Amino acid sequence: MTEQPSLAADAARFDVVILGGGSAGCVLAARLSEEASRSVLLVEAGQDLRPGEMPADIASPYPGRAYFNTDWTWPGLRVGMGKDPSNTGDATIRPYEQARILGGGSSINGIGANRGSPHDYAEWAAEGATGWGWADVLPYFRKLEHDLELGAETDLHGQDGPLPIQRVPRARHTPFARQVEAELGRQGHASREDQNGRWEDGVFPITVNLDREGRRTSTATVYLTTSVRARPNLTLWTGTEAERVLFQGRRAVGARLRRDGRVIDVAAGLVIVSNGALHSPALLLRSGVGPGRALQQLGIPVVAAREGVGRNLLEHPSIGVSAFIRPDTRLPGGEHYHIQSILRWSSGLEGTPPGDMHLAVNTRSGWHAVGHRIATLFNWVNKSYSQGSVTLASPDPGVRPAVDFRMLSDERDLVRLAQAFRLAAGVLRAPAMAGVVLEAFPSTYSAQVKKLLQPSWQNGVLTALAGPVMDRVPMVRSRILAMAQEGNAPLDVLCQDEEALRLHLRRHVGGVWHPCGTCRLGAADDPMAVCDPDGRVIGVEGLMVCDASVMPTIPCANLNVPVIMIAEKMADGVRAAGRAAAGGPVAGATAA
Ligand SMILES: Cc1cc2nc3c(=O)[nH]c(=O)nc-3n(C[C@H](O)[C@H](O)[C@H](O)COP(=O)(O)OP(=O)(O)OC[C@H]3O[C@@H](n4cnc5c(N)ncnc54)[C@H](O)[C@@H]3O)c2cc1C
Repeated sequence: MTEQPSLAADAARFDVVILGGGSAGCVLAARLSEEASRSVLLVEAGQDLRPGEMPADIASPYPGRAYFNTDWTWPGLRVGMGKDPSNTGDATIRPYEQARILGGGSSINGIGANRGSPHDYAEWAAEGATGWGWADVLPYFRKLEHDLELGAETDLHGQDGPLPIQRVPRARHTPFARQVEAELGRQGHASREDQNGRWEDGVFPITVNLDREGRRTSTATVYLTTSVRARPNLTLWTGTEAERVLFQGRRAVGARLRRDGRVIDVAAGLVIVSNGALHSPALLLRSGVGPGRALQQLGIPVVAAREGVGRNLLEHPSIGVSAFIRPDTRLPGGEHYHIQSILRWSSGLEGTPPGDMHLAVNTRSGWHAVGHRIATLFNWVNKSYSQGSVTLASPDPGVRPAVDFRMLSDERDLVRLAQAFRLAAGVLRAPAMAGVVLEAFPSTYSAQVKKLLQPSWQNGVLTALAGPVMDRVPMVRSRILAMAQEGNAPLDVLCQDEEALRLHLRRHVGGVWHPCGTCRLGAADDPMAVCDPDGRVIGVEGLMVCDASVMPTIPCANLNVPVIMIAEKMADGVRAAGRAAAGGPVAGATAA
């Protein structure tokens, strides 16, 4: 086994080095550099994203081009999803998008902005994340946002934070979205107004982080504003990859980076790992923090044996049911946000919390001319229990981690996803929907579909030719849909045959790009916890993790806003600890 590498003697020194400039990393950099006496380095592998200079596909309120643009995601990342056919065989391997650009997920994601339920955070506290109950996190949800509609209206909303939040008003909903809401109403689901209000079931206009001009907001632009970037104590290195954390004994003393093809070391008083839920555990493992035996097998010197690193990988298992819809019910051409409402509902399965299920009403299903003609009811299990893992395939930082979600390995997830599928299919096949739906079908992000969703002129031309023909000739339409959804059983069969549906779900289950849980918070004496409730890695000093990987359980939410909340709260913790070390007042929470 090789020795732990040591820090280069000429390494530049910073008080805090943040590895990963994603949703969390940018927030940390902005908040921690507010105190001029603290020098901060933010390291990001991807390219910069400057305020006022967003590429059109990122700024657009329609996010479907941003998340499939390979310039802004990690190349070569493939993951195991479900298992086919019995949950014991090999995993279905699929490409999986994770951001590689300043702002991380917030720069390319689907722009949905919600928080999860009070139950989620009570669960975190019960799992040993003391100080993360609903009353503890709500001030930070308020601090991070500027709710453009309800800022001062209730004590649930904020009006002074960097992230603008608004709802897609019903007045702008398409005929398809309106008909879906009407049908859900007939089936007993109430219409509600505020997805981030009191936790209750119903159909809500979706809440999004778009600014007043209808542009995406990323933590790279609303936290790292031009004036924040001008701070002399903040250094920003994009195009720079973190290879490992460097230790002296059990104290983290810096990081080894690859920048412009060269390896350089930086020294740090505190290292914060914010590489996201797949790359943060990989970085800890490469650095010698993780399951001892696995590290030894890879020849990595063990700094601290933490069994939980890379375990407890969580995601929201998803499945779509789509419809080729009539021309006059589609989203108008141009740049518009496409998910107009969401249904929150409760499965009622024993032991599951209220509002454990989510259905997004997507009024288009791709950036191109065929996607524009297809609407999707996109279902996911919002409180899921299946656990997967992230392990290292190699100690080489250039090799992607091995990721196996083991989706639906917990029977409760399978049962509820089947319930969700039937609900969505029931809506699209309801008699009242005949005026909007031309053809309903089970949909998946198959390899074929993902290939077509990559922004390119070839895909643009191909779909521009196919779309109008699909409108006019039903037989051609059905053939093209069947080809793209290769291997799916027809909707009729899936609705009638429980076994066929289960097989379909195991084969085609997807996620929502919400990986989390792989460096989870917990009590210091919990052998599977990776970080203590302050985010400090247990068993070493001078090292924190701050991103989606610290979540003990998955919240009933899209994860961007919860991640920003985590970063706001941990930044406050670091600042309070700094004041305490300097002999100042400890009580330092700045969230109002
Ligand atoms: C396609 C997509 C759609 C999504 N849709 C939504 C949505 O609609 N609403 C929502 O709330 N959430 C959504 N999410 C999820 C949400 O965006 C993420 O949960 C959130 O951004 C995670 O934040 P993070 O800080 O944990 O990680 P990230 O934001 O992924 O940040 C990690 C950063 O670290 C960098 N990095 C990784 N390894 C290294 C390294 N070795 N060296 C240097 N830098 C490194 C990465 O390049 C990245 O920028 C979506 C995510 C994706 C990918």
